[in-house]
Amino acid sequence: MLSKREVFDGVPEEYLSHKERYENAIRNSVVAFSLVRKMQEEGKTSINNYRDVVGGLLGSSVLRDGSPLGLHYIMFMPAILNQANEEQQEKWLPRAWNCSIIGSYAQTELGHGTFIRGLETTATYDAATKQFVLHSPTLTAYKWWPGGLGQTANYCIVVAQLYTKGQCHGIHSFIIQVRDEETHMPLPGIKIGEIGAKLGLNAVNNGFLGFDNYRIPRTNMLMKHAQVLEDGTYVKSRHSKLNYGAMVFVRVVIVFDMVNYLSKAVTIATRFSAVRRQCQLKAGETECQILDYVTQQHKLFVSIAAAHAFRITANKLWLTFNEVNEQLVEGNLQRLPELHALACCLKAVTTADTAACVERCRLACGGHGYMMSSSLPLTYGLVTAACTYEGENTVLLLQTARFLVKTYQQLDSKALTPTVAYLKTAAAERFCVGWSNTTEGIIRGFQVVAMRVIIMSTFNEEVQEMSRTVSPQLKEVLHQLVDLYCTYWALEKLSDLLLYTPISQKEVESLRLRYEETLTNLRPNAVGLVDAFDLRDEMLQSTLGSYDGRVYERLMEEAMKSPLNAEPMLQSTLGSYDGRVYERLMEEAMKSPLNAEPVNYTFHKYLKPFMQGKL
Ligand SMILES: CCCCC/C=C\C/C=C\C/C=C\C/C=C\C/C=C\CC/C=C/C(=O)SCCNC(=O)CCNC(=O)[C@H](O)C(C)(C)COP(=O)(O)OP(=O)(O)OC[C@H]1O[C@@H](n2cnc3c(N)ncnc32)[C@H](O)[C@@H]1OP(=O)(O)O
Ligand SMILES: Cc1cc2nc3c(=O)[nH]c(=O)nc-3n(C[C@H](O)[C@H](O)[C@H](O)COP(=O)(O)OP(=O)(O)OC[C@H]3O[C@@H](n4cnc5c(N)ncnc54)[C@H](O)[C@@H]3O)c2cc1C
Repeated sequence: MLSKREVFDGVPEEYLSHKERYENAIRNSVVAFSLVRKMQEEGKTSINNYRDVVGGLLGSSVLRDGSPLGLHYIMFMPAILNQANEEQQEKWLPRAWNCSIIGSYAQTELGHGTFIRGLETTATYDAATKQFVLHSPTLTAYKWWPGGLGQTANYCIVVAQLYTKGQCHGIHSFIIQVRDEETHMPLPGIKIGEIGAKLGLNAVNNGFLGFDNYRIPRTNMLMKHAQVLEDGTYVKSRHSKLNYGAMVFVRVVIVFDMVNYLSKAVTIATRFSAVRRQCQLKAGETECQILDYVTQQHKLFVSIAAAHAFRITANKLWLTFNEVNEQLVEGNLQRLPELHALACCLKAVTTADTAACVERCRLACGGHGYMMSSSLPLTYGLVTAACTYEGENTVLLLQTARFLVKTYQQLDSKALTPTVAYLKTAAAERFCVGWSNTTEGIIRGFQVVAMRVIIMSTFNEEVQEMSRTVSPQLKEVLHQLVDLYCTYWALEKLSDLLLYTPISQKEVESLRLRYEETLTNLRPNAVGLVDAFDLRDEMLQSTLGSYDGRVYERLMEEAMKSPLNAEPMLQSTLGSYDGRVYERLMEEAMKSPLNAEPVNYTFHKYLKPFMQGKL
């Protein structure tokens, strides 16, 4: 087993090139996951210990910036378990378990991540040949982000709009081979590569994938829930959202992942705070441990408590997940909405809180927390990604809100599921039954807050009709900015205002409404206001922020500059917006510092022996 930071020729990862990072990640991953495979061969695996072992490995110092094989375990295999019928599981799972095939999960596209009903990749059934034809009609239809897809996976689960007999039936999942199992070359009709350097997780080999009328057998549609018969007849699923199951599983697992990262970060910061001596509590005394400062305790101790709270929560969520999935197998879908809302809420809350806590841990270590060797910057990069992937946090919290408002609206007509039963009590008793400074009193207080916020949201949704116009005068807009700034910070610092000013509850409620109104008023001028900063593209240096708004073309252009994309040469239209795509690809390839080897040498040296069970 590699030592915790033994890497490429003994050089710390931070000093490796982009390509060397990838090669190092492949080498460490095949060694690490050979152990997981051995566990499986010796019958020592269950989904629980897989979760802990794989999760432990992915967050470990061996695979400290992720792994090109992570998605294989985290989403490729769970998706087969969750969405393939028995025959398909018999065909694909044994090869996935022993890693003779390596998979990824391709749902997000350049143009769509959140709104999955808007995905553009199509899978059109051809009854004459009993095949699906996969196609990427536009550049924005290209799959973008799937982990391991850049140069590693040879199969993936692809989520596409299913068409049969001229009718669209929405998004469904397909298992698709994207590379030759012997040569690892992309198959004809497949356009594939990696998306380039990221804030973190730079060992994950996130890729892009485009289809050019690529044909797969009908039986490659995952058919546990919905099916397409040989003649093209569509048989729909019992519940339209059963296809979303893979996302629910990962959201549940992410909560465990946050426990790992938060525990690491607060361990580093607390131990350092016991070692670090800085300044004197009393003149003439020896310098004290910074852990003795109340301000330092304020920064760190809540993270220790949070790590334990998240672990307890994660275990409870895992039990709920397994309970509900057993009920789903028996056809009982009653608790699926609650599980979806719980997974959305806890994934969003634990990732956001962990990212904030890890940043506080870094800040608590002063300058040394800014060193890569502290592991705090790297940990921050890992956890902040979790606020985006597997469902962007805002969007998931909106899903939770949707469930809570619906629950409130059905309070008297429907039995409440366990996690929201408190709403009945909060609704039945007088809200303000007094405050007690005990743990139970605080929990009760937050239950009352939750109840009131739900009522306010329901009220806003039902009655709020806001018609607004915005005067084009600059003065007017600047006033709005001042108004926004004031109401934002008043709401942010509400506890102080409630403590030190006579602000009333009614005034707080109207402050909230005014804040939302100001947001809406500013929306039409938002882009104009940032244009007014007059920052040239050369200064921004950002694919997302360029003045002309050609985000996706620039993202793809930058991705093509990655040295890993030079092999193999991409034969691809890649959304030829100016028609010079092939000349451009050849120009870039000639600039690449890499040899145009047909396949990265790591495939033959590490990946292929691993997949053949020879490692
Ligand atoms: C088998 C071996 C396993 C071994 C290993 C096991 C584990 C590994 C161990 C550890 C792993 C370690 C670490 C793991 C940590 C991190 C993971 C690492 C990498 C992550 C890689 C990232 C992958 C991705 O990001 S994949 C792409 C993710 N994308 C998304 O999440 C998209 C987000 N958007 C959506 O989900 C949807 O668009 C939406 C926002 C929910 C809206 O959907 P829509 O259809 O438009 O629905 P609505 O109209 O809003 O609502 C309609 C109706 O549907 C209900 N609904 C919606 N979604 C669901 C759902 N998922 N389930 C159930 N029900 C759902 C919704 O409530 C509403 O219901 P209503 O009408 O009754 O109100
Ligand atoms: C490190 C990493 C790994 C990933 N790995 C994978 C992978 O393996 N496979 C895969 O398929 N995908 C993967 N993804 C993609 C990820 O799932 C998406 O980035 C995520 O779902 C967010 O979608 P988006 O990027 O389109 O952001 P957007 O949805 O465009 O979000 C941009 C902004 O719009 C806001 N917004 C969007 N919709 C709404 C709404 N309805 N209401 C209010 N605000 C809204 C969001 O809150 C956000 O502020 C990965 C992403 C990252 C960062």
